[in-house]
Amino acid sequence: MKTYSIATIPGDGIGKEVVPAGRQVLEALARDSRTFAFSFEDFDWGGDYHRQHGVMMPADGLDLLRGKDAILFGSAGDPDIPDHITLWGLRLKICQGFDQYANVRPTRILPGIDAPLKRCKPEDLDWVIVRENSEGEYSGVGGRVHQGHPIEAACDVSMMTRAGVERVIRFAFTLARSRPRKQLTVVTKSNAQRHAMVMWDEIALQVSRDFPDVTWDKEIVDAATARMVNRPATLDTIVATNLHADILSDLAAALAGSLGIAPTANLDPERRYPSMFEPIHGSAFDIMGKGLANPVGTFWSCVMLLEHLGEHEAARRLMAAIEQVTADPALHTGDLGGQATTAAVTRAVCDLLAG
Ligand SMILES: NC(=O)c1ccc[n+]([C@@H]2O[C@H](COP(=O)([O-])OP(=O)(O)OC[C@H]3O[C@@H](n4cnc5c(N)ncnc54)[C@H](O)[C@@H]3O)[C@@H](O)[C@H]2O)c1
Ligand SMILES: O=C(O)[C@H](O)[C@@H](O)C(=O)O
Ligand SMILES: [K+]
Ligand SMILES: [Mn+2]
Repeated sequence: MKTYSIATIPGDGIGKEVVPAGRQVLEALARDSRTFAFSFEDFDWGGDYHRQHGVMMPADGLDLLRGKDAILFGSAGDPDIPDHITLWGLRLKICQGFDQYANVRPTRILPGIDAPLKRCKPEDLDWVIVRENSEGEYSGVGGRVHQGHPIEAACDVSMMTRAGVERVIRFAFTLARSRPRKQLTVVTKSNAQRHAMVMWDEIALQVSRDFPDVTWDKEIVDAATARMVNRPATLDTIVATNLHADILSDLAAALAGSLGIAPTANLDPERRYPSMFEPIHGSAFDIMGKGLANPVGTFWSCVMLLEHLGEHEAARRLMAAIEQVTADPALHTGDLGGQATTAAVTRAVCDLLAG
C-alpha cells in the first residue's frame, strides 16, 4: 500500500472552503482503495498568517513542502492586504520556488452545464491551455523611483529566457501530441512586443521541427480571444505566456460555464520538486465564508493531482463522479444558476465514490 503525503494550503477566501472539500473527496477515494492512502498535512498560510507574522508563509516554508508528493492549494488574496503582497508572498513563492514552469489548464463543457455560447456544442470546446509559469510578465523585475513625486516612474519588465521559453513550448508540443487531434496553437504578440515575443515565435518554429506529427499555428493574443468565442472548435492545445494565458484561461473557463469549475496543475515536469494543484479562481471576496463556492474546480484539480501521482483509475473514477454531479441541476451552485451549497456538492461526489 502506497501512502502519498499531500500538503493542503487553503490560503484565503473560498480557498478555505474548497480545499477541505477537495480533501474530503480524496479521502473518500482512498477509503476503499487497497493500493493507496493519503497522509495530509495542512498549512495555515495566507492572509490570517500575514496578520500574525507579517508574511504570507514562513521563511522555511518551501522546505516544509519539499518532501511532499503533491500540494493542493486554494487561493492567495485577502480583502485587507494588497493583492501583489498576497500573490507574491504565497502562490508565486511556491510556483517559482519549485520551478513549476508548466501551468496546465484543461477546459471542457461538463455534462449539464449551460455554457453561454449559443453556437458552441460541448464537443466544440475541448481545450488545454499551457501557461508559462516561471517568468515573462511575472518575472518580478522592475521597480519604482521618485515615489510620491510628480516625476514618479515605474516599470515591470517581462523577462524571457531561451531555456524558459523552449521548455514550455516543448512541453506544449508534447502534450498536443498526446491528444487525439495533435494540434497546437502558439499565442503571441510579436507584432507589438518586438524583442522577447519575436524570440518566442522563433523558438516555437525551432521546436516544431521535432514534432512533425503535430499540426500547429500561431495566433496573436487579441485575435485568439475572438477565435475562442467565434470558432472554438478550431482550437485544441494552446500555449501562451504567463500573463496572456492567465487571461485566456479565465475567458476559457467562463465560456465553459463558470470560473468555479476550471482546474489547474502547476507542474514541475522533471519532478525535482512537488507540483501544485488548484482551482483557477481566486478568493471570491463576494461569496467567501457563506458556503456557496463551487468546489468542482478543486475536485477537477484533484483529478489532475491523481493523474500526476500515476493513480489513473482513481482519477477516472473521480472525474466520472464530478460529471455525474454536474449533470444534475439540483447540484449546481450559484455560479451555475443553482442553489446548491459547497457541502451538498461535496457530499454528492463523496456518496458516488462510496457507492
Ligand atoms: N491562484 C490564486 O491564488 C488566485 C487566482 C485568482 C485571483 N486571486 C486573488 O483572489 C482575489 C479575488 O480576485 P478576483 O475577484 O479577480 O477573482 P476570483 O476568481 O476570486 O472571483 C471572480 C468572480 O468569480 C466568482 N467565483 C470564483 N470562483 C468561484 C467558485 N468556486 N464558485 C462560485 N463563484 C466563483 C467570484 O464570486 C467572483 O464573482 C484577489 O486577491 C486576487 O489576487 C488569486
Ligand atoms: O495573476 C494572478 O493573480 C494569478 O496568476 C491568478 O490569477 C491565477 O490564475 O493563478
Ligand atoms: K487558485
Ligand atoms: Mn488567473
